[in-house]
Amino acid sequence: MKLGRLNHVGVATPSIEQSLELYRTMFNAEPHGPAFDLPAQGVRVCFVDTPNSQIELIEPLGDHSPVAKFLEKNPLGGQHHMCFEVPDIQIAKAEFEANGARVLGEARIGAHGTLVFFVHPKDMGGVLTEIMETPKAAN
Ligand SMILES: CC[C@@H](C(=O)O)C(=O)SCCNC(=O)CCNC(=O)[C@H](O)C(C)(C)COP(=O)(O)OP(=O)(O)OC[C@H]1O[C@@H](n2cnc3c(N)ncnc32)[C@H](O)[C@@H]1OP(=O)(O)O
Ligand SMILES: [Co+2]
Repeated sequence: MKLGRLNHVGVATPSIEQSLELYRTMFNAEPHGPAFDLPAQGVRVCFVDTPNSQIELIEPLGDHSPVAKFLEKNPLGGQHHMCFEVPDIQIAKAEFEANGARVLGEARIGAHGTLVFFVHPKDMGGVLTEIMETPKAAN
């Protein structure tokens, strides 16, 4: 499998609004669009564009958010995951598994509307890694 483009860096935050204020002040940056809820993923999301990628601000949503425990340990928030694109999600999943990495659950629809899965940080040098199928129009 060929490693694709860095789609986004996920940044966990207790407050998307406060984080946006920080990006405005420090970088004169505005959000790509309004924040939105992804209940199936247990997060509220907002993107900030960079010239070559995106920052994905993620705030916990609901009682079982995967970000809640991270924020307990890191109350200010912090870098949570990196997301790389691949051309075919099922081939990528099979290859990670064949290499002995723990894929966390099944592939599911992510914030960009294509399938994503996560690889356990302990099998990726301490980095929670999201793998995302490249949107068809971008191929
Ligand atoms: C917006 C949708 C989507 C998109 O399309 O972009 C998203 O990005 S959603 C993002 C949120 N979703 C997820 O994170 C799903 C995958 N995550 C998980 O399944 C779990 O959070 C986890 C990674 C398996 C962690 O398990 P958990 O039980 O929650 O926490 P622990 O504290 O027990 O963690 C075990 C171990 O791993 C270390 N850890 C946890 N999170 C991270 C992290 N983000 N980066 C690096 N390391 C992490 C944690 O510190 C523990 O290590 P030890 O303390 O050494 O045991
Ligand atoms: Co993400």
